[in-house]
Amino acid sequence: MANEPRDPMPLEEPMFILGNGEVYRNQTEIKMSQIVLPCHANYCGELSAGQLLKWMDSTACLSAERHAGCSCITASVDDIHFETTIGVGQVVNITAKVNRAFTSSMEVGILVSCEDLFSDRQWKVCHAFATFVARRTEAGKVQLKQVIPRTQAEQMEYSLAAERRRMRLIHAEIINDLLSSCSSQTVSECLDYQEAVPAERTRVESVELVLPPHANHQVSTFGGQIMAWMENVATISARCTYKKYNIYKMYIFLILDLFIIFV
Ligand SMILES: CC(=O)SCCNC(=O)CCNC(=O)[C@H](O)C(C)(C)COP(=O)(O)OP(=O)(O)OC[C@H]1O[C@@H](n2cnc3c(N)ncnc32)[C@H](O)[C@@H]1OP(=O)(O)O
Repeated sequence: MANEPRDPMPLEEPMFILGNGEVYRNQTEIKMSQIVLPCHANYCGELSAGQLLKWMDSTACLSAERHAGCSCITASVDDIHFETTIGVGQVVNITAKVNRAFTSSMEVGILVSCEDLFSDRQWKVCHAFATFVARRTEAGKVQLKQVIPRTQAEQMEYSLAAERRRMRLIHAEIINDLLSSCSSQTVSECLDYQEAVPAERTRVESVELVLPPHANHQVSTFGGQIMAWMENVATISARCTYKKYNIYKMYIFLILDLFIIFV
């Protein structure tokens, strides 16, 4: 089953004791725990990815701001692979810390685990990397203070962060190159698939009005909210490829209905 723990973790994290005997705690580390309520779940009764992305973004933003000492914004989030689902009543634990600061940007590592309070088990859900940028001031671009890695794990993340940054900055160029060089699949190739669904039928559009509940402490739409909207639309689009199309039309209708109530 998808929500069975495949990667059990100890509940207590080891304390870091440095070579000189000093007990060390990373100052940029932020931990957030949430119990999953029905209002956080999707139609399957599992935590919706959009809600989880919102929590991850908020936790990572606090970590970035603690390091930067000023207001920060989400620039990007790398690929995320969700390894297990999270059910209603389970606890989501999110830990974020700054792996490395560059000039005005920094990489924040985010670890999500799930905890079953009644069985004392905890397992990994995903590990993600987000880039946050310190907002420009009137004086111009902010120069962040550097991160000093103290433990072996931090040193490893510090080194990898530079490589990941290089990869994410060339990612957009690679995608553009691919788009300009690839030839489109011919219609006859697509017709080989049985029960193919016209691409147009999977097209879903959503119009969202930005309201105060969608804003963060900087009074701007926070990245997690945008990711949640994207995930919602993508879920509906993906489900449109299913045969039971009528059920999903009802789902879309419900969402439009909600939108009208918000307005
Ligand atoms: C759309 C939304 O409302 S989402 C909600 C929250 N997020 C936002 O509002 C972010 C909107 N985006 C922006 O404001 C801008 O695109 C920014 C600030 C992210 C980047 O602006 P730019 O004009 O490219 O600024 P600039 O070239 O100075 O880059 C700033 C830093 O961001 C980094 N950066 C820019 N784009 C990316 C990216 N896609 N991924 C990772 N890092 C990035 C740059 O490498 C640079 O890092 P450095 O200062 O450490 O060298």
